[in-house]
Amino acid sequence: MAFVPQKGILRSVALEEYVYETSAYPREHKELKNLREATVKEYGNLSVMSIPVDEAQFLSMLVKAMNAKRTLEIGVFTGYSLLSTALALPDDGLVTAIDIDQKAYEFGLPFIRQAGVEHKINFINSNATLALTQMLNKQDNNINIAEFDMAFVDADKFSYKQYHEQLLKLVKIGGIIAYDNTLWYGFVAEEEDTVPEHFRETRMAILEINQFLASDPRVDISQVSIGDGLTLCRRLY
Ligand SMILES: C[S@@+](CC[C@H](N)C(=O)[O-])C[C@H]1O[C@@H](n2cnc3c(N)ncnc32)[C@H](O)[C@@H]1O
Repeated sequence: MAFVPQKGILRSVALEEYVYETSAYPREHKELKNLREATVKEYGNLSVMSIPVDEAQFLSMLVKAMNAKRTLEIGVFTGYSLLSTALALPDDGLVTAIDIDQKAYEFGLPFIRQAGVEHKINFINSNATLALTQMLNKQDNNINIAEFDMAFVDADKFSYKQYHEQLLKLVKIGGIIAYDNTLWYGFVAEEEDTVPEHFRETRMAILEINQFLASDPRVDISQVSIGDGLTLCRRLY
């Protein structure tokens, strides 16, 4: 039987439901709920790409606790994590969000507008490596010193290492870079031959980036077992 990804894979589904029902759903913003439900309706199984409600609340808490004003998001899809971040930012805050998929972003835009936070979003429709390179070039020319308090990375896992090198120049010292899906449905801890074939290549990329981040002296690191696994890196220098 084909493996169908589901949110509750790292915890038991019953425990995940308990968390959702007790603390996550009751505090979910109305437009996040509407966006989540519309995404499931439109995208079916692919809607699993959105981060789950408890992870969005965790990121929102992080943004608020850090007093973040400028954040970066790589991998937007229909905008669940983006809307959650925009709601958490102060009114003069800005999240720069990058995705190659303009259509998915536009699908979520009415919910962002309804929530009244579109002015806090700068969406860039581009390949992320290219967009980050352009930001770094501007930085080099001193035209615009891009300084982000935080970055959330939730795009192609094969580029995480490249993003990490770029983000270490774009995120402030003391700022946080958060990488999503770093436990890959729990498969990082499984033997290769027990992993469904279509998950193996990405699993290898994630194993590699996890090793790399764990030994990177430029960052503090904390692995969080939420959603599909979230690795927090705090830039040290
Ligand atoms: C897992 S989804 C993001 C989910 C989103 N964070 C949320 O909570 O709804 C991954 C997204 O990364 C985008 N993506 C994949 N490769 C990319 C790349 N090289 N540059 C920019 N975006 C990319 C895809 O188009 C997709 O929308």
